[in-house]
Amino acid sequence: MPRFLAKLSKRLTSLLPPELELRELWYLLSSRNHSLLLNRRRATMIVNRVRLFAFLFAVLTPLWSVIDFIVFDSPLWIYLAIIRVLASVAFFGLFFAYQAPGRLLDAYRSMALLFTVPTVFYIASHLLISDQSLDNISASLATGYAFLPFVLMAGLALFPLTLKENALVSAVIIFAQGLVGVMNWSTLNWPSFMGGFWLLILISAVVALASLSQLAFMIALVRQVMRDPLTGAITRGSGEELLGFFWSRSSRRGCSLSMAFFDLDHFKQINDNYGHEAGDQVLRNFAKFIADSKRATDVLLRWGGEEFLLLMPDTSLADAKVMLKRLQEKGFGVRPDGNPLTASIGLAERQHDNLFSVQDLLELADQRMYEAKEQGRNRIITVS
Ligand SMILES: Nc1nc2c(ncn2[C@@H]2O[C@H](COP(=O)(O)OP(=O)(O)OP(=O)(O)O)[C@@H](O)[C@H]2O)c(=O)[nH]1
Repeated sequence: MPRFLAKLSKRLTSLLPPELELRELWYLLSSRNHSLLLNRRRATMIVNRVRLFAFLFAVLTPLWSVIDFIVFDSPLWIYLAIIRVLASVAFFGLFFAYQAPGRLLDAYRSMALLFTVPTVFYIASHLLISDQSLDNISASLATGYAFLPFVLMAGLALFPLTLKENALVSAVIIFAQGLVGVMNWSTLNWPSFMGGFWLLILISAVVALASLSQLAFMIALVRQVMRDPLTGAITRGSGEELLGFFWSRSSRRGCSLSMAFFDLDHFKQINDNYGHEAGDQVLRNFAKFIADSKRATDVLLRWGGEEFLLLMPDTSLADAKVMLKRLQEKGFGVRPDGNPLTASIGLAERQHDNLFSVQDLLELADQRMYEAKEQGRNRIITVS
């Protein structure tokens, strides 16, 4: 690469948020590889912001009827008041009806509805106003109708969106603005319209940056909350959320969900004899070994100090046992004294054990792990 280009790319890279790891930069472009927890957090945030936005618009939209009443003759201001009330009802509907669902698809739908209401309102109001004389059109510009697409575009900055999502919504707003221009072809002041159009595009670029930087912070925060800094396994808090999700999905679909409860054997001795740092290294190696051996859909949680859970969705008890036996034969790592690291493992499965709640699954796997300890450690227990 020529020196100038290399320097330019270095300068550009230095603009990127320092909270992000390099591999996470792709997450800013599209949500395809986002983690389940990131999707859930983002969906909740998007829906809550939609509701906030909807509430503001629901209150403010009918208030403008006072200005319409002063500026426009009857029946125009009456028609405008009617569509304002309709828009306000739709906004209140969005505010009350939508709950934060944790599903990205629902969040997209709520955003689409939020932006559809003012877009339809904008087009309808322009259809009404374009029937009036040119003087009234100028008056309408003064009363703020022409600013609606700008308000919508600016509102996008409230949402933590990927570049792809941002481009899609911006394109719809820009398209609506263009459509209004085409509809008013004969009467429009084109230089002023084109100036406004260009401004809208500039705002969309600034908004995309604001939106992306929100997403970048969110990715960094979710990573921090989700990952145990020592082992890279999922933390207990986030793990409980994931566990709830896996449980309801497996109950809904009638498929299996296995859980292995690992407790490393005589771990305290490692700390006592070789120091805390040596203990930390053993924990790191253990987590890496499991992470490298498990399926992509399995999730490793650090439940406590030297306790780990492996969640295995769509895995029967028999299959999970085969997998755990294979891991056990390979060995979970080496202790600082050169002896193999062993673990006591309790295994339970939702359907096989006829369980009714996440708590039951956790308790049974935990109980079986204790049985493994009592029976002499370094074993997998699957029946109580
Ligand atoms: N190095 C290190 N040690 C930890 C960490 N978290 C917990 N521990 C230690 O893990 C040890 C757990 O000890 P115990 O619960 O007695 O378990 P154990 O020695 O493995 O005994 P058994 O489970 O009965 O085989 C304690 O000494 C904790 O201080 C950590 O993050 N790093």
